[in-house]
Amino acid sequence: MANEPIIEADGLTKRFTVKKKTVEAVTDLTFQVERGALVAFLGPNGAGKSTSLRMLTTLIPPTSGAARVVGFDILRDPADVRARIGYVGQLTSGSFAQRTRDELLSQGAFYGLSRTASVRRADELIESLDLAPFATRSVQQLSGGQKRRLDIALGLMHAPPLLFLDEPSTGLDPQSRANLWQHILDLRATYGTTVFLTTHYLEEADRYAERVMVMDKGRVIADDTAAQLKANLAGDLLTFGFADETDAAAAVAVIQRLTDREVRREGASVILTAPDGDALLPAAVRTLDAAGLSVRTATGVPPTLDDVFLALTGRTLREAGEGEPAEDEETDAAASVEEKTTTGANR
Ligand SMILES: Nc1ncnc2c1ncn2[C@@H]1O[C@H](COP(=O)(O)OP(=O)(O)OP(=O)(O)O)[C@@H](O)[C@H]1O
Repeated sequence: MANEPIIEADGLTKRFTVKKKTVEAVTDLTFQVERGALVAFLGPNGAGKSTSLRMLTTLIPPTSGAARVVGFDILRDPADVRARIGYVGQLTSGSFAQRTRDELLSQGAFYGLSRTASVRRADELIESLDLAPFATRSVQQLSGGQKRRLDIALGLMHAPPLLFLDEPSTGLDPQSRANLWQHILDLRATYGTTVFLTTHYLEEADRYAERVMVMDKGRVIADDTAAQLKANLAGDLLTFGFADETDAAAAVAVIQRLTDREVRREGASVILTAPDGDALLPAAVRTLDAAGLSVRTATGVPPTLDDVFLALTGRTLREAGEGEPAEDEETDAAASVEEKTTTGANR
């Protein structure tokens, strides 16, 4: 059991019916997550990230497919799954009138913790998530970043081995985002919690996640470490500058002999992307020099995950998100009601 993946999804698919039209939000989602991992689900608006999370957390049933989460089947044993996971959705605790610490104690009671256990856990989380200065303040008075930290504390009151976070840092300023991430990393180091989160912030997925699953139009289109994704799918952008277009045209032929990537000229510059840019850049400069072509400038820019997304889909993440329709209405009323109830109680 200990070596069993903490998440095993097998062909999860979710379709919604909106105004008699079918929207396939998630198609054939199949993956596993090992215990202790930090996985980011990255994709533009409408890619299907939240829907995937909502299925894995038993908030909505899949149209087809299956999944085991913390050893339990999401359809057959939803209560067992819920008892062992923390879920922090996109809604924040912002409107609660209770004080921060009392909010945590209520959550403890909701999970069936004894008063003593609740107090101990609440104080522990207040400490780890840096909430002590606001513990007796009403939740409404907290800043966006403080509320988000409280949300995470609420999701961790019952010490779940697995925490799902849906866009934890959206809407926060860069400093609060960095601070929140530090807390997520610290929690993981302290409690060994497996963290599975969604984000559309490329830099966050790149910097903090050990594994990045890229989602687009309901499908996972890449799944690896950020470094591997960038090396395999994008590559460094190399640019060489010359005195004039004639030199640049001659340089294209020289550089092309060093790589099987496409080398192209733009004005007096030569441009290419290559996975081994660090080695290719000086080698190309030496070869060009030996060929009597004087290089005026040479730059290498490492790729971003946006370059990966572009290489995979032909669109940048920003463009992909902009194409999304506005809010759709769900016609699956039962699923909708179920989610509201659970999220309301679970916060
Ligand atoms: N309850 C629903 N009823 C109808 N359609 C829905 C519902 N929830 C999601 N969808 C549709 O399913 C698709 C995937 O949505 P989802 O919210 O999972 O994407 P996302 O990647 O989480 O986006 P975001 O980053 O904006 O949260 C979208 O086309 C969305 O409009």
